[in-house]
Amino acid sequence: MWALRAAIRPAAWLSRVVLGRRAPRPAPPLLLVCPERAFAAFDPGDLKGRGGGGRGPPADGPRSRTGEVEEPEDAEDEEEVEEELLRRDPLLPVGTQRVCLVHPEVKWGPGKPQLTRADRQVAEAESLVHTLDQWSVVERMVVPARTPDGKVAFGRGTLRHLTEKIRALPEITAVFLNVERMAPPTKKELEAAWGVQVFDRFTVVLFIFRCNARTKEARLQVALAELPLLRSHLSSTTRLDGRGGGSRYIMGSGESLVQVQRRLLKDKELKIRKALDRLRDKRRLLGRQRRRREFPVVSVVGYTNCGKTTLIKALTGDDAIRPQDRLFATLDVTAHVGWLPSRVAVIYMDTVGFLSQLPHSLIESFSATLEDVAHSDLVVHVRDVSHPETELQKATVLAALRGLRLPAPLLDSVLEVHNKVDLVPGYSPAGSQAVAVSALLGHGLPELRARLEDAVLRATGRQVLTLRVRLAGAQLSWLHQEATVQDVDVIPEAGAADVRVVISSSAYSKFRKLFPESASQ
Ligand SMILES: Nc1nc2c(ncn2[C@@H]2O[C@H](COP(=O)(O)OP(=O)(O)OP(=O)(O)O)[C@@H](O)[C@H]2O)c(=O)[nH]1
Ligand SMILES: [Mg+2]
Repeated sequence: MWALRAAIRPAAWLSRVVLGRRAPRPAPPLLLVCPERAFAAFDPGDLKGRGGGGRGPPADGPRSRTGEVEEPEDAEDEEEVEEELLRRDPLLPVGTQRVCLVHPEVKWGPGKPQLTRADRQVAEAESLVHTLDQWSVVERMVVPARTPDGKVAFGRGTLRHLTEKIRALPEITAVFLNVERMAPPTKKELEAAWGVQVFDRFTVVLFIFRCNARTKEARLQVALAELPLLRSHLSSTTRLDGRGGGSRYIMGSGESLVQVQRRLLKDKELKIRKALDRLRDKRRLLGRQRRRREFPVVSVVGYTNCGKTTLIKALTGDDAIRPQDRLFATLDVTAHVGWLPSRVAVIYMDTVGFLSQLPHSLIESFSATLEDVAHSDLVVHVRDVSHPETELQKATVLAALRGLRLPAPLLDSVLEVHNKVDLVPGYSPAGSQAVAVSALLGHGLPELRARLEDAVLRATGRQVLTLRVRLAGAQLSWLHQEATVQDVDVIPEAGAADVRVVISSSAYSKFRKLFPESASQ
């Protein structure tokens, strides 16, 4: 963060717009469930309001030191409500977990997955498990299945065989069934048969999100995404204990226990949505300020772990950014300042990575965070071309981008960056407009910067012009203020200078109105 601040010190107004925000508070309850991550997220820098963790300032929760975003008077009360909403019990068991990974393989029919193979899906599921502290995969099983969902995935014979195998593994503590979502009765049934807890992709991804979410907005989004799980848990325990929840009334209330619990969850949902709306209003305001200042915004998107954060680090030279070899390392949209070769300042937005078969409600609760992408000037799609499933990853990202309803010109102008080429000797992007880079080793960055500049100038209607200005007048200082001055060539005998600037069309028409005597060269 210090590097970022140093880099932008000459333009203090820029740093205020990008950095101005309230420092996120550390979340005490997280310590209960994912201690190392929670500790890592607790950056003492946060307490000093520096933006913390070296991952750049989150785009939410702004309190601009320019005073442009006003805090409501009852902000303290709102904060307390928000913290209260984030206090919760562990979702997954704490401590060491030895997991048996069961992957249902659909070999034919409409449920057969495209562009992938069972062994690769197993590898991805395994990386999800390894993302969790103290979790390891000790057994892997690929089992023929009829449907890819979690209702009745297996035939009777297969299930019996599977149960025998799992029962014969006393060392395992949990089973990860690699389906998007398990129906609650299925979960209960399998847990009873196998004698250990059984998790689906939704629960595991949610837990990773919970461990990695740092800003209040991300944490509230996770809390919102957790509600369906809590609801289904409520209905399945009720059904299993045979009471149906209908006959036990809370004294005098006329409501059964389950009805009360459902109502409380509904209340909680409303409160979370309200708190999120408040935070988003602030974020939108900050976005409007950025746009008003006319900083080009470049959103960097891509599959999780493809190298988005590493690329932003390379482009901005911000040493405080710390990419990690972990899925969903970035969960908050963060803004970082960089400079194009023409010296135009741009804001790079680091975003949440995508994942195939990402549970729908999870995408929904995070889609608002990605609103910033729709408001950017350019989208950079980073791809890990060393990954065996790079094509599937690309398809997943493009589908997700379409889901975000980006404006057509933005979708059409997406700049594809092929990253990690150092791992693919002799790589060159076949017949596409993509730029090949190694963000880690810095290969291909000059070409990428040139392409970025070209695309940003085009997308924002900026042009490079050489203007003749009188040295005695106010033109030069006006240009320094309103445009990006690249070069000043003084002509003493004429009392003038030729100034090369990058200027937006609106600024240029203002300039011509104010200084009609100045000429374009
Ligand atoms: N070999 C190689 N590794 C890279 C390159 N770029 C990134 N990586 C590594 O890939 C891993 C993930 O990088 P990140 O930048 O955190 O990826 P991300 O897309 O931001 O990941 P999430 O935030 O989790 O979605 C890290 O271990 C990086 O060091 C590259 O060009 N070459
Ligand atoms: Mg990242």
